[in-house]
Amino acid sequence: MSMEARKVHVGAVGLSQLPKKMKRPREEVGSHQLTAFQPTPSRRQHQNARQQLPIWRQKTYVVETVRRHASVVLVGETGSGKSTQVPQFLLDAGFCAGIVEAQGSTPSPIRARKLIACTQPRRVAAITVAGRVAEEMGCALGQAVGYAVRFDDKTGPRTVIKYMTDGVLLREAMTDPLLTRYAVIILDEAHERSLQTDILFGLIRRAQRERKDLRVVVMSATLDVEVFRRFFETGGRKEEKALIKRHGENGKHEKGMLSREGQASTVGVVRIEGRQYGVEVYYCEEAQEDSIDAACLAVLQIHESEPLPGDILVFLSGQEDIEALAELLSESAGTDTSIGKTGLCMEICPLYSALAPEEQAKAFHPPKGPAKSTRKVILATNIAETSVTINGIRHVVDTGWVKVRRYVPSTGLDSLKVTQIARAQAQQRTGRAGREAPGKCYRLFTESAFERLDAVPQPEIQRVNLTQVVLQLLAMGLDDPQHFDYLSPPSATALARAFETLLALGCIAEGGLSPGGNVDGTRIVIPEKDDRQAVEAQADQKPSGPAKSRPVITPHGRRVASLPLDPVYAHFVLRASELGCIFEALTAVSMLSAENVLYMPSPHGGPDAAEQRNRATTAHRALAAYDGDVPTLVHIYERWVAAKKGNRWCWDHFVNARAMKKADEVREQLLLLVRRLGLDPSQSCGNERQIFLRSLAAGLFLNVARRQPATSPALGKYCYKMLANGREAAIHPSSVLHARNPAPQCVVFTEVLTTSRPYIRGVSIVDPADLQELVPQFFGRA
Ligand SMILES: Nc1ncnc2c1ncn2[C@@H]1O[C@H](COP(=O)(O)OP(=O)(O)OP(=O)(O)O)[C@@H](O)[C@H]1O
Repeated sequence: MSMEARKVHVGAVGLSQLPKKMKRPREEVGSHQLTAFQPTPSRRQHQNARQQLPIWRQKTYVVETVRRHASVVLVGETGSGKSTQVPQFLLDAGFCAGIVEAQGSTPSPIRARKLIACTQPRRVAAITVAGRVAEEMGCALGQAVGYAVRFDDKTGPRTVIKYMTDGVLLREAMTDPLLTRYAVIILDEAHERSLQTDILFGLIRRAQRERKDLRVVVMSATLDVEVFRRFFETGGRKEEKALIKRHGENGKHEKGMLSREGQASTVGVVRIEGRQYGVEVYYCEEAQEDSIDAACLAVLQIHESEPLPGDILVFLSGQEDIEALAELLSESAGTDTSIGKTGLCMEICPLYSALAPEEQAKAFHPPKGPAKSTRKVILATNIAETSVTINGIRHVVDTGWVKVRRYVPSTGLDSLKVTQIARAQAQQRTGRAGREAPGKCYRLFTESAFERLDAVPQPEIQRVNLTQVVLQLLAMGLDDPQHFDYLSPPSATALARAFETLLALGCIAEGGLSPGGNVDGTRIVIPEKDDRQAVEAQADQKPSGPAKSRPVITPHGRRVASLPLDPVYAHFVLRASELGCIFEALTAVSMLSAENVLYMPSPHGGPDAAEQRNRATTAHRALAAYDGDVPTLVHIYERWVAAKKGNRWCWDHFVNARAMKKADEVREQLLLLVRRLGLDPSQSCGNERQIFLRSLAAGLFLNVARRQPATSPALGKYCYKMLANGREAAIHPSSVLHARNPAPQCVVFTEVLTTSRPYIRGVSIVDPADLQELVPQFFGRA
């Protein structure tokens, strides 16, 4: 639908139209009111606020349950205080040996022996909750309370409460499988069933077999207690059997968690009753055809009829929808003019993961305009769905959609698909209102549609690419990832694909098979579609997966696993090191990790928007490298460094300065890591760009595509056949190689995007002769 068609004229909309169409089935009323955007409260004020939280009344019970049980499942309403309070309760109760200096200013020899970890599936949550708890404890971030997310570690020697993404804890487990640094591990938002959290469940259960002191707390507002209770209880029984076997019936081992009498008590369950503030939930009476139109209407009506404080948080599926709604709202309401009865201004803040951290932070800050007359409208993806508290939010608008990554084993490709949320996610979204005062949630779907939603989201482990996780498990010494302690086992096909990829990259070796797995000795064998389906059906029937003998991690695999990158990119960096251009390869992967490097002004950015966009296009063209998108990224970085990393240069060239800074930080971290591998990160190919292209061929050979006449007119004259799966795609219009004449014969790509048709992005030219020479097991002459 065009933007014009979507335009909503305020005057044409009955102010009460949407609320009338919505019914309110439930109302829960709370009693406390805090003012939004008050200055940073004192510790005493924080202490008072903490005491109002429902979890406060059960502090002793929470602590005792954790003391008495190795594993605890804790369920409590959103906003009841789980994420912020449980780590503090456990710290106060002495779970970390040592004393904490709350102010964190005096240099002292005090050192806590062990830490309390609290994992979050998303970095935004880890960072913001850590900030809140540091405030509550009266210390600076990085002192007693810190956080660690990929490429950003704000912890110090005195940190005792560490908020972290589950991915970071999983990476730590690679070098310390017993997680010896931690006294307690809290797995928050367990209902999300992120890939990393699922693997952590199994690892922690294994670690508990060796470490009787290790406590795990699994938390959420919305989870199936029985599933987790059973999982951790079974772990206890298995563990007991193993210990009895090891020490004999009369062998000594501690009572309690391990004793046979203690079987039933290995898992404690805590239910936190009550919520702090009520949230009224409204549903639409009819299904909405266009969720963006509906969201626009809802926001405008709330804006016109509700007083401040009362910011709005809208949940959408992704960046495109956020941008579309932002434009629609500015067209419909104007963001800087007073409208409606309330006479308030509207300030729109997008919030999605590809946005630079500083941009994301704006959503959490007071509005730029006067607080008394400005309403913030935050347009967010599910990154704001769990654990996050945004000051001032009283209204949540939920479109009911989310974008999920799904790995399609038959194509070997990841695809992002917009799907309906689960009921648990809807509840989490609702919970973002009602954190400082009573709130309202407008669900842009019917109540019966809500009832038909899945109860919980499908575990990520059953829908994503497992290559990295399988390699991590192998690196930890778990030589049989097919029989790991999975809470929900992944499909045999997905595991088989992960092994194939690792074999192809030389990260694992398997008895009797050369690296390449699916190889006939000379080139990739691409099974015909029907054969592929047959192979997959067969693989899915075999619980043990396809491997005939156990795979063994190779020294190369260990090095790949030690870098916090997708194995394909880690492999690329290491191959580049062999070929003499690791310097450029590190730049390339860092730039790839920072999204939206090139800045394109919005078409709705004022009277000179068209001219600005033309200037940006010209500036971007001048930055393009002849050989493709990855060399272009390297070129941009080098120009930026030559310009002393100046913002002025970014401004002049329509480059996103924040994205550059982020890439630079990532690069710094990677430099340290490759040095630890004994590599020299300064080894550069200089002006010999052919060497860099050779490293791209050697590193990304699984992503090779060859030009051929298109079989479908929709793809144009030529298309590119992806060698890994035999599918056809076109070069994405954003690529510097799009419409290149003559079109390159052979390319590697970094991403496949399926919109109206399949596109390859991040495309670079490679020489088929290089592929034959550098990856002979796949591309050698027949
Ligand atoms: N950054 C913040 N600013 C203001 N208040 C906050 C902040 N973080 C937390 N709070 C307050 O603390 C309360 C408890 O937050 P907490 O994140 O611990 O709850 P929770 O039970 O973990 O919720 P959820 O299940 O939604 O993650 C919130 O309802 C809010 O009142």
